[in-house]
Amino acid sequence: VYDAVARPAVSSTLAGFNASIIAYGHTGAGKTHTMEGAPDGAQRGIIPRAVADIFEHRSARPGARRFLVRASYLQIYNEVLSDLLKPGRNGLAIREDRKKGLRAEGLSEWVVRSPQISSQVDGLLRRGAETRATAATAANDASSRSHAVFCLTFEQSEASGGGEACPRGSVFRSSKLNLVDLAGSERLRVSGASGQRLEECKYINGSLAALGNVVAALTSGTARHARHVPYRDSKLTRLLADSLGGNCKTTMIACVAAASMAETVSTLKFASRARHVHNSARINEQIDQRTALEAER
Ligand SMILES: Nc1ncnc2c1ncn2[C@@H]1O[C@H](COP(=O)(O)OP(=O)(O)OP(=O)(O)O)[C@@H](O)[C@H]1O
Repeated sequence: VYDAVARPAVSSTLAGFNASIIAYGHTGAGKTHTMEGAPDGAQRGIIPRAVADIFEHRSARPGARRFLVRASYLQIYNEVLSDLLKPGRNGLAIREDRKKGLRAEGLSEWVVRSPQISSQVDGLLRRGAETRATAATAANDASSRSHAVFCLTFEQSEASGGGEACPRGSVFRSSKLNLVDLAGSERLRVSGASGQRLEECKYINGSLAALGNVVAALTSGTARHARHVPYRDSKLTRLLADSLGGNCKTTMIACVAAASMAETVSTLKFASRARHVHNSARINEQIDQRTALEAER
């Protein structure tokens, strides 16, 4: 799975595109297993593999002048955004930044450096997992009750070759890679959830329905300028608006478990619809700009 879908997304991010990988599927189908997996060995998930790939790429390109990677990790639980790496930092607002796109205001960002990268990211994932809302449900002993977004942002600069289109100087690229582990949909009639689990379930199903409506609007056949896309109907779709129909190369991984026929059919229907969403990704690049990165020198 990593080689087929995640490696190309990582390469795109390093070339200056924004990319997202979103794990979708019903509860217990294997989304967290796909994104995080076990810390070591063959069962490692997409996040640790992506991080290892990024720093391998970096060491293979010694010409690059600057290469800065920051990690952040948030969850959306019952429509409240929280920083998974700063427990207690809850209720973050989503803001649109002209340069950085959509982001959660006040979310902590952690610089990750090559030599200790694997242990650093494992540490961040562990810390996030301890804070993330999980609970035992009928379908999964450790069910994620929130949507989680692990985000790596990149700032790179290197010397440009010169010429009319690209004058001699520095080329600065900024990009981000969103690694999204959605909470799983659950049929209330089947799961028999009650109390807090029922409340969570309503929020999860509500935000996944909003995601479905956004995908439906984007694939409705109506001309792009004439259609209304209901991004604002949930925090999830608002935060991921760039990934859904915007400046981003997005991959959705549909997770299914053979034991649940109706859920599998519903996930595959959603996935085949989502395949028709068209994004318009571009390299985020500036030439000879002074940046925070340069100021750090
Ligand atoms: N491909 C797989 N190989 C081995 N074990 C798996 C695989 N996929 C899932 N599992 C196991 O199945 C269980 C449920 O998987 P996981 O927690 O990843 O589901 P999920 O889709 O994230 O569920 P939820 O939406 O409830 O959080 C876990 O114990 C996980 O380790």
